[in-house]
Amino acid sequence: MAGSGTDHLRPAEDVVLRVEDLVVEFPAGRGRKVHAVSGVSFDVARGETLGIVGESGCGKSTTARALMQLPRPLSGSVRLDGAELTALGGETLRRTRRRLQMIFQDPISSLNPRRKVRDIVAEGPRLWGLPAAEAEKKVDEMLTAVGLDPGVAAGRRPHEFSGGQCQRICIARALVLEPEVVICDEPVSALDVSVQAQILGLLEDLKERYRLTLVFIAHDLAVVKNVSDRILVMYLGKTCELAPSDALVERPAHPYTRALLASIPGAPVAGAQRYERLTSGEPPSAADPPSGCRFRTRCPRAEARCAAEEPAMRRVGDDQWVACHFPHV
Ligand SMILES: Nc1ncnc2c1ncn2[C@@H]1O[C@H](COP(=O)(O)OP(=O)(O)OP(=O)(O)O)[C@@H](O)[C@H]1O
Repeated sequence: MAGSGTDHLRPAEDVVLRVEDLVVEFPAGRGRKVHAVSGVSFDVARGETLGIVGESGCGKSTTARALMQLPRPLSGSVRLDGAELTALGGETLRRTRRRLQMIFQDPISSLNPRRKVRDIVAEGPRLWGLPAAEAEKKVDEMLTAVGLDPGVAAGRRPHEFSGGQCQRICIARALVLEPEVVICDEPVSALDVSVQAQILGLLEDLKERYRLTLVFIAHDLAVVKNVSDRILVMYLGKTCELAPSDALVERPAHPYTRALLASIPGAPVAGAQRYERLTSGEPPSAADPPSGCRFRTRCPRAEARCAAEEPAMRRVGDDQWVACHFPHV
């Protein structure tokens, strides 16, 4: 299958999160379905930041939610430290899922406007049975860690904060539960550019301090390349390319990766202006994806084989994998 196969997964020892052949579909009426995620596999090593990038609608958020089992994937495997999340239910799933936390795109709407910051951040620890005094202490510690003064911030409500400050509160709410893996779904896309850099810097600091593993999802490759150790490029529910960030940026092998690099404004990647851009504006519908390689209808290199046969992931460099019949190698 295009963009699938699992040869590119690494030995289990260092891997904290391992996702195999993940499939998520949604009903689309009249018996049709949206093929949102169609056989995606990746792993994330402890302490690593894996970036997931692709245009809007390529299945990034659905992948993120499927990791949390919200909703459960149609098929595939999601293992956290070896525990198969797709097989867990009830209390065991709840307990295991605590070790995976998410941060979302729109911090303001993801905070309850009626509650004070103290209660928002303390909610998780309280649900987990932490005595009130200890929960308070943890809240103060986390608010300080995200750069807010607990004495000032804890008693206020979300509307009294800027977007960047609200994202700091969301980060505190996620980290107070001491997760191993934090899934950041477009965490800075809704913020002003100057604030974006501050939040990215904060995530980097917190990652070191709390030894976190991050999955960092964004449509903007310029942002993803700066924070990720490796990057997974998605297109219409499939993986196109998976590589260390430097290799992906310096030697992109998939025509789609090259098109994404070419579209970064301000040309921050040397040579990327020369890469061919996409041949048409909109991706096809995920309810009716093209046969063979899903990217072929917009690909400058497509040939007859691309319609007939799905490309499997294959190695094109040290730890660089691509799902393309005609990669740039
Ligand atoms: N609940 C749903 N019901 C039906 N279709 C859905 C649902 N959620 C997502 N989809 C569809 O699944 C596909 C993948 O969407 P998803 O939101 O995961 O993409 P994305 O890459 O995260 O895009 P964005 O950045 O715009 O959120 C899209 O075609 C989307 O329309």
